[in-house]
Amino acid sequence: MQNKKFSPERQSAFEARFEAQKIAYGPVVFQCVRYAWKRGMLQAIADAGDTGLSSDELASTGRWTPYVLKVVLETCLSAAVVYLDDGRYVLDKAGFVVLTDPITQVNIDFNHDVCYQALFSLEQSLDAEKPLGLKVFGDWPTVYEGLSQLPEPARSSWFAFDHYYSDTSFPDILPDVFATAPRRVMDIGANTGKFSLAALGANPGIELHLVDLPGQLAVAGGALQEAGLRERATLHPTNLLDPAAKLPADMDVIWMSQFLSCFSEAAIASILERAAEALGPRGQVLIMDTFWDRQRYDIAAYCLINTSPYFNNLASGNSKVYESGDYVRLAEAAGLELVTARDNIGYCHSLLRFAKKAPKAA
Ligand SMILES: C[S@@+](CC[C@H](N)C(=O)[O-])C[C@H]1O[C@@H](n2cnc3c(N)ncnc32)[C@H](O)[C@@H]1O
Repeated sequence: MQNKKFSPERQSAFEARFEAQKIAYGPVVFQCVRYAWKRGMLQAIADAGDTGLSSDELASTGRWTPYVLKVVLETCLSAAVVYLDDGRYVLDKAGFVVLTDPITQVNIDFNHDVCYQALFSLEQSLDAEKPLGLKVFGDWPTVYEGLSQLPEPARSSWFAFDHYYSDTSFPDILPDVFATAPRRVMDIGANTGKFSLAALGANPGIELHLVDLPGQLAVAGGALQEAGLRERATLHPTNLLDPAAKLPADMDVIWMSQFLSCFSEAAIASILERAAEALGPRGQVLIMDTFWDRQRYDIAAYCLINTSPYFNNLASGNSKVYESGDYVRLAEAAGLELVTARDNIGYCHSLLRFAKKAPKAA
């Protein structure tokens, strides 16, 4: 059993009350800081450096009324995004991060454009274990059927969030993927084909089998065509939630990146069983995912844990960001054993390598 605590040592009751108010006002602070970023207030204040700008100076630009400046910047002040120095607003450190850090911006856009409105239904989604928040975008059983049709800006923010996390890890893991000199590689949950493109480009000796829902594979097929790599790839449109849907056999490497977190434990168990069946004699299953229990820094664990409500409310209703032990347990039940685990890949990925369990000697 693991121990984990996010509160600081010897936190006083008074400090805890302040933390509780930050929770109570979290949505308000989020919206105001986002407004200050998107509408250029933070940039204007940053441009003024340590001298900062008074409310009157900001209003004199004609971009914001004195009233709007007061409402928005006082909230930013309370959130340590700006500070007041002799009546002049100066950018504080958290404001600098909001203004310059791509991952913070990707997270804000994802939470606003994809999650925010839908989160109003979280209570019902949790009770039903169904993605009831998805109705704000369309009538799909899970977000994955609707991905290619999501309205903007939700679609762009969803893909930016998904790609930002995995893109930074793909170059780093290719040596792991090729470590056993595979010939037949299967990318399950291939999405827009980013991993498949990277693998095919880096290794002329492999063939790729892409598995995903039809809508996603159409996009991936186009990307492969454009890159001149289509002949070395086979597309397998498959809904893996159908337990009868088989996977193509005789694979040397089965690659799943940020894929199993889309499913319930029962579905993961079934997918891993089919993956184990699809392995060739010396084949391995490589799972790259974001496990909140394997993070070096609490900041990453915090972001990952707080992505799970999206999985409930919008993605599938019964999936989440898992602990690594959950996958290991389900893989073992599917006849696989953990060979290696490597952490600190990209922002927050770990790579779990599994092989088929050796048959017990008679
Ligand atoms: C979070 S994305 C990960 C994409 C990519 N592997 C990466 O690392 O960026 C999950 C992918 O799983 C696919 N997927 C979700 N449910 C599926 C299902 N029932 N059958 C097949 N693919 C599914 C989605 O379409 C999507 O492409």
